[in-house]
Amino acid sequence: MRIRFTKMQGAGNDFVVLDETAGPLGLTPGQYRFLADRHFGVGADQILSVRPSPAAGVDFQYVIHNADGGEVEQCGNGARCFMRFVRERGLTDKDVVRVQTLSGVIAPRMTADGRVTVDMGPPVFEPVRVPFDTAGLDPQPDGGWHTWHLALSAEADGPIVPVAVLSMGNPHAVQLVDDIETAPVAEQGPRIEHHPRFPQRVNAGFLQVVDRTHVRLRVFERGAGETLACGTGACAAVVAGIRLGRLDRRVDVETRGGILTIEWAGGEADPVLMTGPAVTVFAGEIDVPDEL
Ligand SMILES: N[C@@H](CCC[C@H](N)C(=O)O)C(=O)O
Repeated sequence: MRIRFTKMQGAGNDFVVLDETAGPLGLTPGQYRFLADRHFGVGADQILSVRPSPAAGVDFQYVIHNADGGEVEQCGNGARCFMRFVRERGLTDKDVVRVQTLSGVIAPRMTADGRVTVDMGPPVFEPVRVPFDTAGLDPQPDGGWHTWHLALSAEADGPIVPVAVLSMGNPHAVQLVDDIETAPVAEQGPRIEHHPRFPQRVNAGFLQVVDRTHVRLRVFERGAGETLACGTGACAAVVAGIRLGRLDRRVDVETRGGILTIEWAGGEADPVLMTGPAVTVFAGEIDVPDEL
């Protein structure tokens, strides 16, 4: 099957974007993995599908697959690229669109300076909704909120990391580190991602607080490995930092691929706002093997 695609990136988190407004292409997990493959396919951290509105009051449906082929609930950097894609292709002329995702409706908006701001909705803190299994664990009070002490191995003297756990529609475990450059992202990331207390796996964030309005962040993403930036990871890290008393309500997040600005007023029903770049890199066609 030959398909048309657009390659996009938001702060270096890169995407293959598919226009499925005329109908779903019906790709298999193996075909998503092929598109994401950097040697045999196009190469991407996620594959984003733009589908028609599934309901009154929303403009589009936004379907997200990780590089490992699994469908996921949310993708923040992708949401900004989604907005630029539907505008550049003339699928809408609205400045704000309402987009249905697996975890609810989000609202990306074009800004005057060419970046995109996304209302990502409110964070979710109840462990059961992350989902995060807390059986037998006690929350450890920290700065007005709490962390959870996660054992990374079954051995009694194995590493234990304190993580803040929340959902931005997708699951995140965020730990504070002294220096992002030496943070054990490659070593701990996969162990946190697959930790048995996260039945749907988890995105592992490593957060260095520079000052109350500036942080540095690396994220080992579920289903994709470490990426140059993770939008929902930035939202989760700032929300965690605010609740732990370390951050103000508007924070610049420095990632390896660029700067994202995250705002959260601090109430449980307050939405998280994420602002950052969204760039079209190139467009093309590719033959996708049928048998994958
Ligand atoms: N890169 C994304 C997040 C993509 C999904 C994530 N890997 C998951 O499995 O939840 C972002 O910018 O938010």
